[in-house]
Amino acid sequence: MVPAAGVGRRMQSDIPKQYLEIHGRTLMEHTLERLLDFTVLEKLIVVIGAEDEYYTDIELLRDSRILLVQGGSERYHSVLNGLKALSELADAEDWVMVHDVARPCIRHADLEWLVKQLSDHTVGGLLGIPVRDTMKRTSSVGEVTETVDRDALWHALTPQMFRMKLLYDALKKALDDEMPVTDEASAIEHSGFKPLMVEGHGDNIKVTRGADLALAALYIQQQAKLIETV
Ligand SMILES: Nc1ccn([C@@H]2O[C@H](COP(=O)(O)OP(=O)(O)OP(=O)(O)O)[C@@H](O)[C@H]2O)c(=O)n1
Ligand SMILES: C[C@](O)(CO)[C@H](O)COP(=O)(O)O
Repeated sequence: MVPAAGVGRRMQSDIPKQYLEIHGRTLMEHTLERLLDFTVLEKLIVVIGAEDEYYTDIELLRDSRILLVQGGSERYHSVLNGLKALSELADAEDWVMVHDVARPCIRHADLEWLVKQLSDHTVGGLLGIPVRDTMKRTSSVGEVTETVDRDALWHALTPQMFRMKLLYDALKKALDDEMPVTDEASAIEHSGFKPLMVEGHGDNIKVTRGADLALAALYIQQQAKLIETV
């Protein structure tokens, strides 16, 4: 499932960031191409914003494995809408992989590694990378109030992968409990389960602010060179 219903406020661009281009292709196309190439995925639910007037230009969205679903006001609303549609197609124990459209640099190897690490896991889990810097918390006026212990501290990335019913029930519970979760794993944790953290690569960035676009372009170019040398 690909949440792609955001408007990209932090990017401050004229169009939703998923339609900004890198090397002549939109972020959306880069991300979808990588997921469509991962043939383990049987179906792709792409969640599109209700006001989105750009998606009709994306030829790739006509792929027979893709089902378009309308998103909601927050990311977890969009994922819930996607799961509602998926619940009519998939079985309760089927795996669902949720990956941000804004993460176009996801490596095939990391997708394979996540599936390998989770296939026998009772809960599921997510890709992440360990924190490398010293982490600080600040007050509303920018003064440091705390140095956060970085031991066993991770950046949560996507994909995040859970069985369909477990994830659907967990997100519905988070909604019922008025707990606005920013990722799928938070909902799973709120339901009392322990997702497995699976180490991925740091180039799996989420394109969020202006500078991220150039960085993603660099990573995609570097990855292409790596593939050529293999
Ligand atoms: N209502 C929403 C909000 C976000 N997303 C998706 O969730 C992913 C991560 O969200 P984020 O990076 O925050 O994207 P935006 O919400 O577009 O960015 P911003 O918060 O800056 O507006 C993105 O692929 C985005 O398209 C979504 O499907 N539905
Ligand atoms: C799901 C996510 O990408 C994991 O880091 C992140 O929580 C998305 O947050 P956003 O504020 O919706 O970009």
